[in-house]
Amino acid sequence: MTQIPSTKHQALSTNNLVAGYERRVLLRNLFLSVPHGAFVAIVGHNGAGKTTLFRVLTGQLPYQGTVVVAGRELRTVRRPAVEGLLAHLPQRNVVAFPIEVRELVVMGRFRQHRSLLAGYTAADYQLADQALHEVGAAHLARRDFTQLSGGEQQLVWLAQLRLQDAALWLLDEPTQQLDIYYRRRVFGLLRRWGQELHRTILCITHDLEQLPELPGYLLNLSAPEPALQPLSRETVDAARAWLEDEASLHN
Ligand SMILES: Nc1ncnc2c1ncn2[C@@H]1O[C@H](COP(=O)(O)OP(=O)(O)OP(=O)(O)O)[C@@H](O)[C@H]1O
Repeated sequence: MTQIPSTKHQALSTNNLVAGYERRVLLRNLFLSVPHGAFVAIVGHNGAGKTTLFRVLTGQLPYQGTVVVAGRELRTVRRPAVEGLLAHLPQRNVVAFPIEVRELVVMGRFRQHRSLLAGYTAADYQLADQALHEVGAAHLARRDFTQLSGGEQQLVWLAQLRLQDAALWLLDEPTQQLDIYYRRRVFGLLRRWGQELHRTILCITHDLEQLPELPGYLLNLSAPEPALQPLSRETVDAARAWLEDEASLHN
């Protein structure tokens, strides 16, 4: 019988995780042990399987091996986000109807209101305004979300995430469309929110230049045997050198 290591003190652990698509395995025997409150930057080439890992964690893709989130094997959880195990900010998130920014942000409180038909309170809206202020998007509060630029929309989604109470946050390239000022600001916020709100944060990113200053871990999914490494100038530079080398593309 396979021994599964104790996962009590981990926000997330994977044991021999294998996942992918028909005829294409992308995650091979992945062993991860992410402590509570850690920040993990996930890097790798296009198509390396970063989003695929998030599909596994959000219950959208079957897998082999073990995945434990907050002490629960994910296979036994039907909808991890709805049950509050995690919050997920996907790479693309389309809203098909006009909606005021503030109304979209306040929905981050949905889990606290699932049983209440009464809707959100003044205190909820106050939190929404505060979150918009924190991401530097207070001026967008009354705008129609669907008319915002890609970068503005990304800031609004971050404000919504700020209100979610899940202990594990998954962010898929949250700064992809942001300018250089907001990129820096958002990584600073993730650091602060992680510490102040005790969140464990997994963040897929191609913004390697933002990472050396952050405390946490680096996971390079393009490496031959991906594993958590402490974030530092050295580890980020090594990952960059690896990713810039054409030979690593065919790894
Ligand atoms: N439903 C699917 N069926 C078959 N292949 C798929 C499916 N979804 C994704 N893939 C392929 O799996 C590979 C990994 O995709 P994934 O989205 O995980 O990459 P990624 O590391 O997040 O890349 P990027 O940095 O470009 O976002 C890609 O080559 C993609 O074409």
